[in-house]
Amino acid sequence: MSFVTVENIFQSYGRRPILERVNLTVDEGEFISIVGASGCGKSTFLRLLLAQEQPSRGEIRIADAPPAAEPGLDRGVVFQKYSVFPHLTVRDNVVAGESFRRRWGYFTGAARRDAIRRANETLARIGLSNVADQYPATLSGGMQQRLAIGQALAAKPRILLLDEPFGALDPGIRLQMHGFLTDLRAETNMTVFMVTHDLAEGFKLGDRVVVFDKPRWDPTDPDPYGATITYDFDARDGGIPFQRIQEEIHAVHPA
Ligand SMILES: Nc1ncnc2c1ncn2[C@@H]1O[C@H](COP(=O)(O)OP(=O)(O)OP(=O)(O)O)[C@@H](O)[C@H]1O
Repeated sequence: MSFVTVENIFQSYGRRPILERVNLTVDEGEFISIVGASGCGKSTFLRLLLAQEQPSRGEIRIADAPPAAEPGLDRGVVFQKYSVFPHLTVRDNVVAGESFRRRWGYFTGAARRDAIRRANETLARIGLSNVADQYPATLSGGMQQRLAIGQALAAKPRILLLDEPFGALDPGIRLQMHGFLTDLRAETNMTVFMVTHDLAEGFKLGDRVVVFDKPRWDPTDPDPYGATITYDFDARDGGIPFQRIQEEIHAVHPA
């Protein structure tokens, strides 16, 4: 049974359809890269996975249950703009990453000491132990983004959602981050969804690359149709063993 099931999702804002007939099944541990034209609904799709929004139609199931609407321990998220807290030290940012996802909000006493120990482990894993007591503003862009990922990982999520996480980094740092993410995946069985504008990055890191696009297009009004998954590439084995056009997407379905 698949770990994440997306079944016939439609999402509209007002009368404007953004996504339509989105279907996807993902096994636990798979890395899904998401590419597509600007504004076609990739971030919207991530917000649906986070349950920050409810779909207009259709259903998402994670481990055979609807995703919880409140921030949970099962999903971590990292955006392009560093989502770290500037007034907290690097270590406290990681502690906060775990504590803010819990209902009671923050740790005290022994729970805090345990959280600090776990934060130190996370910092070692992301290579930031030596700057644990510094504030984020003193770190480079790559280090800040590593911290943002460490913060998201602090709660040991089963799913990591990355929205153009490396978009603001220069090419050298980006390469380092690719190595970092690849190592992390080797250590955990996280399922990852990563939105990227860089196709090469998508194929390099992803097991699968899914493409969001509008299969139907009205030149007189570009907005009446939403985007869907038009391609689902298998990127494993260092190449593209197959590319499967999802024929059913192009078939006319009753509304
Ligand atoms: N809350 C909202 N209310 C109304 N429209 C929205 C809302 N959120 C997103 N949109 C619109 O939905 C469309 C899809 O936005 P989204 O950010 O998901 O696209 P995207 O593919 O991630 O774009 P980009 O690649 O540029 O980040 C955009 O036209 C955006 O303006």
